Amino acid sequence: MKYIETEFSGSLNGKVHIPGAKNSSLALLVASCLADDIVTLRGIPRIEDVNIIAAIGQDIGMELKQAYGQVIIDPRRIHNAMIDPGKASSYRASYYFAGALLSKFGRVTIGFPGGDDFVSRPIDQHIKVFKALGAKVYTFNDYYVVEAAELKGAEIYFDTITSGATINAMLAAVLAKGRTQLHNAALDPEVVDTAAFLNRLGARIYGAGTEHIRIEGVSFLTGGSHAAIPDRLIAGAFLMAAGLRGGQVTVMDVIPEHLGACLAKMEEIGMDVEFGESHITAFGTGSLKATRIRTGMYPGFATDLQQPMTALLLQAKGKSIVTDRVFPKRFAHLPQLRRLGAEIELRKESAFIRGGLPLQGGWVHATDVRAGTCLLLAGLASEGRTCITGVEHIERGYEDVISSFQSIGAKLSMRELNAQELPGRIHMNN
Ligand SMILES: CC(=O)N[C@H]1[C@@H](OP(=O)(O)OP(=O)(O)OC[C@H]2O[C@@H](n3ccc(=O)[nH]c3=O)[C@H](O)[C@@H]2O)O[C@H](CO)[C@@H](O)[C@@H]1O
Ligand SMILES: C=C(OP(=O)(O)O)C(=O)O
Repeated sequence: MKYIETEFSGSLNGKVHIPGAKNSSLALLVASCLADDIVTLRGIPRIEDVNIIAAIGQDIGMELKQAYGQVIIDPRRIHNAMIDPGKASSYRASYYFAGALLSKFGRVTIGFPGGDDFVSRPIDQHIKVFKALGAKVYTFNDYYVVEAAELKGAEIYFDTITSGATINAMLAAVLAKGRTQLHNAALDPEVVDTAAFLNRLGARIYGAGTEHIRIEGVSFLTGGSHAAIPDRLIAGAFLMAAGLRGGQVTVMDVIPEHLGACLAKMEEIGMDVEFGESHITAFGTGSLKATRIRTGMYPGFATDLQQPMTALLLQAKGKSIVTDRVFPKRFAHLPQLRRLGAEIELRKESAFIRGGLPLQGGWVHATDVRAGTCLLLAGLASEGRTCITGVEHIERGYEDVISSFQSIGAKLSMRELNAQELPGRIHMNN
């Protein structure tokens, strides 16, 4: 079994290239199923979730070749829409296969989405979209079936703002007959990126990035090429690393506007930030102030950044409070941080942090990708060695996690452990 060992690293300094966004890439790769010809995508990260899509692709006849920093997708020989339930359940965004393959095959069989487990991650809004477009949805124990003789445009009002269902609605509606309008749509950059990609292939999607998206159905999509937007969540975590011990970190190849709420919070707690067209530099000033974080959908403070921010707030003297309004129970990292000596209490649905106390290395377990980021940052700021298991979760979101953190001076390495040597209780929640 793999684990990551970190050591106290002092101030972190350096430059790091940011890869394409996982959450965009997962949509773009599956959106490529809709094309009638070859698609070339650049910036797709080499991560586990992408490998699973490639494996599903192989099952259904969609060829994915990774070469020279690009992924070449040939969707011309896709022959079925029966997605292996085990593969579908091993990551979250598998629901995009349902949206994308429905208009091509009229029937999709697919396992329920997996991915990071925050207690409750319903897909009712995805199902609402399919039904609104004229599909029938049947659910079974470990899979569901979506079926439609024909998809027809519709007016869809989301009950809650969801980036996944907004993207899925675009995938399902792009080849549907007539006009579809999405209201209360998510504004996330990944929604805009997916719409931009589909439009390059000949789709007619208007208004992505606003609450109202209009999709005029077209009869086919051509091949084409596109570059995924940079990963704002990875960029945010690296910038926060500069704050741990007064360092200076530059993230390269990013879109600074995508990180507005994150940068504002970093400045609020006492860091300095400078940015140009495609890079951001964060400076730790050596003294951080406690604060209040409430996550929200874009352009709010991202739920996927509350965990690394929690690690940073452990260094800020005083009481900080973190509330996750997107996934109110997304706090599996707290008991693990306590193992390192952190004083954090979960009261109702907020984490109360007493920052500024020394942390001491230990064994911890990452239950999801961003919990992993949080534990990495906390480990780098802890005295002694910290050993982080659950590497498979971290690798769902990060390519080259070790070398990219090493490029800013972090002391960490990937290690192997015998299951028998595993120290007791690291999987327990408290
Ligand atoms: C692969 C991917 O892109 N994952 C991201 C995506 O997840 P995901 O697309 O699953 O998250 P959503 O944007 O859909 O979730 C936002 C909110 O809507 C709720 N909801 C969602 C769908 C639904 O059918 N019903 C419903 O109630 C969720 O419980 C949550 O409270 O956005 C999340 C929120 O920014 C991020 O944390 C994830 O990294
Ligand atoms: C929650 C996340 O991923 P997923 O939606 O793929 O589980 C994440 O990237 O933080």
